Amino acid sequence: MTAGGAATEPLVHIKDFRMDFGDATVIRDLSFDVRAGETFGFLGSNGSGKTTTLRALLGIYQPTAGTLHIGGKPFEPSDGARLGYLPEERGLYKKEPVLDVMVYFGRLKGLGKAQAKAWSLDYLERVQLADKAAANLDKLSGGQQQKIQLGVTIMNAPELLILDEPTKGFDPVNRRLLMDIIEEQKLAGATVIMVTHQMEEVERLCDRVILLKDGTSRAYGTVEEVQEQFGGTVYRVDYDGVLPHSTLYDIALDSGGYAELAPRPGSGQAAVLRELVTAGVSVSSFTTARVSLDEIFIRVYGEQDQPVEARP
Ligand SMILES: Nc1ncnc2c1ncn2[C@@H]1O[C@H](COP(=O)(O)OP(=O)(O)OP(=O)(O)O)[C@@H](O)[C@H]1O
Repeated sequence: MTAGGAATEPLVHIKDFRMDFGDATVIRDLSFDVRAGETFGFLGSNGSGKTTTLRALLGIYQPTAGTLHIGGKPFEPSDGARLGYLPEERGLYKKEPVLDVMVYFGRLKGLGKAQAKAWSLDYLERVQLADKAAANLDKLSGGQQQKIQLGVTIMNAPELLILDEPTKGFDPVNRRLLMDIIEEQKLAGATVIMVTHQMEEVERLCDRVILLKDGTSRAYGTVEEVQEQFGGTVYRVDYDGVLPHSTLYDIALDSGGYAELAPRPGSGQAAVLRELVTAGVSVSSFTTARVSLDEIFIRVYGEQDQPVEARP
């Protein structure tokens, strides 16, 4: 597996992918590319089809229809040496000592024994598990086991990393540590596909994203393009009183005292502020910000099947 071909050829190419399980169609008309060297956020609510897509890309599922290519062709087991996959379901040999398990996987991935051991010891130090090297895996906490599994996934410096919720269940400190480790892979040139529900991780790491809903794409592009697609800006307002409904904006968020207003096309800051003041709202702060990915996520998944792009 190599990026190969013209510089513009995507490393991962998915076109018109459809997946049926029995009578149920869980993915339909799904098309997107992942470019070599980018970090790609694969986003979507629970059950929207992310894991299914990754499994079909890796040949674990047979797609009902469509093209799923890595490096210009369907995935083959021999590509595995340059690929790191952290599956959603974690699982290592739990009755074996941590270091032995890591070295075993390192050797499977083509590292020499001494190289795998040295890498593993460094990694254990890095993730604050040096004292667990001789412990059986099942004596580690869930989060600690996940750190080991991430280590096993990246130890051969894969060209393509596919991470299904790599920070699931981590506390904020450890989540940041894992993000640092993933970012290092990115900086070293890896292409990363990352499923996550953490929007701050997306804003920090991802060059481009796709948002899936019910097995189809609802937004696709750079983070900025997706923000533009959802109105681009919001007005953040600290206020006292009752927010009027208006033709100038939609109330994207209102927690009583703080609100985010999504301006409709042509509604400038001054006009919106005037509308509030005229309605008797006491405004203590009014700022403009880009619409957050969190807010976009809530709009896409919170409103059942409403065409969010088409505000009246
Ligand atoms: N092997 C299977 N047989 C039947 N249905 C399946 C199978 N695998 C997944 N599905 C269904 O496909 C849909 C998509 O599931 P998938 O696991 O891909 O979602 P996801 O986006 O990864 O969700 P989550 O964020 O909860 O992990 C769900 O409705 C699920 O029940």
